[in-house]
Amino acid sequence: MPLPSPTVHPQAGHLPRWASAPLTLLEEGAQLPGKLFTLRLGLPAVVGFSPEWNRRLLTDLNTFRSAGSFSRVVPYLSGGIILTDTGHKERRHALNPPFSKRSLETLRARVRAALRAERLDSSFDALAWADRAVLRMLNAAFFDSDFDTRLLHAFLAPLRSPFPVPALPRPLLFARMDAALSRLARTRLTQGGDDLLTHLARWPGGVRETRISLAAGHDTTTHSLAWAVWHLAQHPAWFQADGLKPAIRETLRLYPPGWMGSRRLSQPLDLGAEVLPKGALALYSPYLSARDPDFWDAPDAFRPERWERPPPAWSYLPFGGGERLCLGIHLANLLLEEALLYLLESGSQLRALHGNPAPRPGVTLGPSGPLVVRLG
Ligand code: HEM
Repeated sequence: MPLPSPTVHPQAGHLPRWASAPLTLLEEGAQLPGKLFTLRLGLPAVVGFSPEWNRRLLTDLNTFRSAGSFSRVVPYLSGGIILTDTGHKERRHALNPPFSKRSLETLRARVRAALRAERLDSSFDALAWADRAVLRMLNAAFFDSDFDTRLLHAFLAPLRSPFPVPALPRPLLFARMDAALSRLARTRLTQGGDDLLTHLARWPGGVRETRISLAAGHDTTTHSLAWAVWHLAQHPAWFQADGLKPAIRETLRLYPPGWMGSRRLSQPLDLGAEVLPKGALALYSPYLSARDPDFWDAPDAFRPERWERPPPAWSYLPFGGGERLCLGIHLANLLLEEALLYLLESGSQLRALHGNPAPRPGVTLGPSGPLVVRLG
């Protein structure tokens, strides 16, 4: 018996459904027997969401390769550490130190100051605010707020549009961005500094890694922040200093911005029911894994109290896992915490006014928006 597969168009395969409503397609697949199902996405593809599958895909880097994964079709994410297979460990070893929890503490004060540069209205759209706040905080952390905000915004804006916009080549915009990054990197190398660019500029390809990290970090953090504000506005009991960390974890469980990760098989993969050919796509889904009722009680409910206990192993993967665990995990958590602490300091009552929280999958999963809240 071959692996199960959701309803498919005989000629076009699953591509039309993948393009129009991928979450519905994944959810349909998750209802089929077993925790592995196949899709036809131009290439044969398998999606798994069991802890065993996640562990296998994220730890066997020889079989599950990143080169050729979906990231290659998005120029923003296509390159540098994200698509490196050979020598990945060594490259991460070089990039990791400035992103450690300890090293990032030195940046906390300037992230705080960057947040306070914009006055908060009593009612605001949490999605639009998160977008600006994360841009400012990233500018503070990477560039000590010296980077041209307008260029940063122009560079990142196409990423959150629906496909195919993020996949279109933008050689002029990328060249402008690289030129501005290189200029600032040279200044850091000659005059010193203590922002993230100062560390990254020391390595060959450091400017490109900086550009890729900004793209990997902006929408993911923006969407997490906007979802977190919206959920806190609906569950005000968690809107207090001790409630923020569990609320962030729970938000990332329900709406992991990296809703799906992809790899390519370097060799045929025997799954018992079926042998997948070399070159097939292998997908893992932080979204499905974190909503599997076999591992989570009331999986669709926002319940930060569940974080009093550790999550089931390999079922909670908003930052991926294994050797390719998100480079920016500690930075993202720092930005999310600081932004929510700032809101808490600005008002003790957060209420949802109106909005459209329906998830909108693109390169990252985000709320449709707007998400208008009142803080008083
Ligand atoms: C809440 C915010 C974030 C989320 C949910 C998130 C999620 C993820 C996920 C799921 C992966 C693994 C992808 C895979 O397995 O294919 C990843 C990798 C990565 N992330 Fe993040 N990310 C976030 C913020 C950031 C930030 C702020 C940065 C900035 C440094 C960043 C940089 C990266 C990089 C460079 C990788 C590739 C790592 C590698 O392949 O070795 N991310 N992220």
